[in-house]
Amino acid sequence: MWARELAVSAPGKVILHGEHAVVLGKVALAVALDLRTFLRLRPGAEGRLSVSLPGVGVRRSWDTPSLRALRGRIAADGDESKSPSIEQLDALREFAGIAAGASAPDSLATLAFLYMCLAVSAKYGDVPSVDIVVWSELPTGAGLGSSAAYAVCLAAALLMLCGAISCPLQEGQSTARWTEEELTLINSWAFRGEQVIHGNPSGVDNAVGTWGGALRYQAGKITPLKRVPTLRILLTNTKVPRSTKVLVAGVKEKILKFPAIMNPVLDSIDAISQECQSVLEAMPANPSPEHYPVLEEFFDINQHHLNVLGVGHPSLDRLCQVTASHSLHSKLTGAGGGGCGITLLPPDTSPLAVEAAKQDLCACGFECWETKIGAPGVTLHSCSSLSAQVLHALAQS
Ligand SMILES: Nc1ncnc2c1ncn2[C@@H]1O[C@H](COP(=O)(O)OP(=O)(O)OP(=O)(O)O)[C@@H](O)[C@H]1O
Ligand SMILES: C[C@@](O)(CCO)CC(=O)[O-]
Ligand SMILES: [Mg+2]
Repeated sequence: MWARELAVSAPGKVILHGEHAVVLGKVALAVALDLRTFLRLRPGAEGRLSVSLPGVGVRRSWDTPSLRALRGRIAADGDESKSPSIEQLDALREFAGIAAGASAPDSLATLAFLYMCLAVSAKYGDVPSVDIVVWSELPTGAGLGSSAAYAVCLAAALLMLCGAISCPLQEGQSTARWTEEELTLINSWAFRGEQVIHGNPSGVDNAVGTWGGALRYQAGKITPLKRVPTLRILLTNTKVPRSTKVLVAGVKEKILKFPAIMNPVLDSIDAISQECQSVLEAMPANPSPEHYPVLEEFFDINQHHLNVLGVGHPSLDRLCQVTASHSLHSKLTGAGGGGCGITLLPPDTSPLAVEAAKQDLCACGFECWETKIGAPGVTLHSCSSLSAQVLHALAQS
């Protein structure tokens, strides 16, 4: 394997319904996006592990003997199924020179990297000397699952390097995928990476990053949707930065404060996810306009619920108002508090109306683009098969 350069990629995601409620055991419906994170593996200088994360401004290199010494401390109090402990993360922060409580993207990304390297190698054996670069088409911290795509790529690459999963790419092949069993292992390690970044993730984002497609997620149970119609979706990034960890903690606080008021809202979100699943699975592959009003109503109701949970933002209100002025329906997606919103584009929407909506959204300082949903999950690539744009971005890092 070390004769060649390899790359691992994983998709971002859009949550159609169920964000936040899913953290509390309710149903979420999520789909993989055609925007991906790429991780390139190259043999590194002997005895060194190097990582470059241009999206968050990290370039670090460590020697393997000192990582091995640290690994003893990471492995000491952890069995495989345990979440990262405070003591383990403190030891990693001290080693990497990250201040206690630092939550900037570069600190969290470095911490997740070190945690996964050491925890995976404590269980499966040394990570060989390697140069790792991670580059993403996804905006960081905007609700499209950038943290999960990063964690899934890291999990797959590290497990493969340690020999815990195979290298499924045969000579001459451009892409390959892992077996279901291997995907289950990748997903479970990616979840631990998400725990370092998020604190208390539900696991829906790493499940979509691992399996791709469209799925229903509830309390760790992953069920691919039987049928997903072709939906046209406009994705808008308000560019308002936010942290999933902080938003998830805020919802928890609100539920603890007003359980009798908030629990019915979570139940209603759960019902929306379930109803939406039934509607989607009953729709023809290419739905006609009369199928859309119910999906649009679900968007409107859920957007109100998410505001009640306290994860709205004036930028997201603006997004919804602007699209409503073009008779289009939107909701936030992901953790909210800024970040991205999604807008349904029924097939009878005229190209002029879509163009006008996009122009008005851009005039608010937002960025928007149409997207395809249902992309493949984590994938192994030969580097020579990557697009020129991805190769260029990786080479610059
Ligand atoms: N390309 C990347 N390289 C390194 N780290 C990344 C990258 N993308 C995301 N991250 C890590 O993930 C964090 C952002 O995660 P966060 O969960 O807040 O947002 P998100 O995953 O984009 O949105 P959501 O969880 O709502 O879908 C960053 O602070 C960084 O630590
Ligand atoms: C807000 C949330 O529900 C989705 C973030 O994409 C958090 C999670 O499920 O871990
Ligand atoms: Mg995230």
